[in-house]
Amino acid sequence: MTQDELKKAVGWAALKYVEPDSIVGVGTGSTVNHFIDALATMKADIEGAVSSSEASAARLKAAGIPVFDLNSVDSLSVYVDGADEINGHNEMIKGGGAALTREKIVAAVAKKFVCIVDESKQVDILGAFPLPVEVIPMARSYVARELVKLGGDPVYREGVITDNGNVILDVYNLKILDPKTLEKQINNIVGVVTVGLFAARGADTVLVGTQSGVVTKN
Ligand SMILES: O=C[C@H](O)[C@H](O)[C@H](O)COP(=O)(O)O
Repeated sequence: MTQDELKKAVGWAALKYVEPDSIVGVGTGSTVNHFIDALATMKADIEGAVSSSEASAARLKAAGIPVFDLNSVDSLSVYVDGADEINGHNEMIKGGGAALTREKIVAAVAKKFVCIVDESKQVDILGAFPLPVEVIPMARSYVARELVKLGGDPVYREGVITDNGNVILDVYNLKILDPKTLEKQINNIVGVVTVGLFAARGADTVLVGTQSGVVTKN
């Protein structure tokens, strides 16, 4: 199977976590796009969705699924999203598509976070994928200097403005042995909006697309 076929398999497998009559938290990316396609087949059975990006909101609406503002929703039973890397503790690097802040917010509201990945995303130690950090534009150089002090090599993602009007620094050459501590350290830098380390709130369930089928990890 190709990588995209593995993504499709987990996107469709995630449907079983969708509760009838609920509002579903929906992430961002090429894997989630398959989930949205799958969700469209049961749109009559759900109330709608809350989206973590303008891109996913547009795809949901095009599929005929109502999209709600998170502020109008008290709780979400499930949030389904992909990841750029995931370790054996269900901690993740996310934000390759620059949607990390809204993703972290929607994930925080949801009772259950179901992460859907193809097997290439699994790692022992996070950090080979450059860690995205969303930053207030005027703080970019300052935050970059602070990230160097933490041992990383930040690179400005040129030409990218997030849905929140901010910029992204991608931090290279980190070997993240203690994700929870690094998440706190980076979040504490003034000017950082969100770091794409999802460790304090990791995934509750991971669906991994492998050549021998979808593997579920809790
Ligand atoms: O900002 C983007 C998100 O964190 C995505 O979930 C992540 O980049 C994975 O995307 P994909 O499913 O396209 O590999």
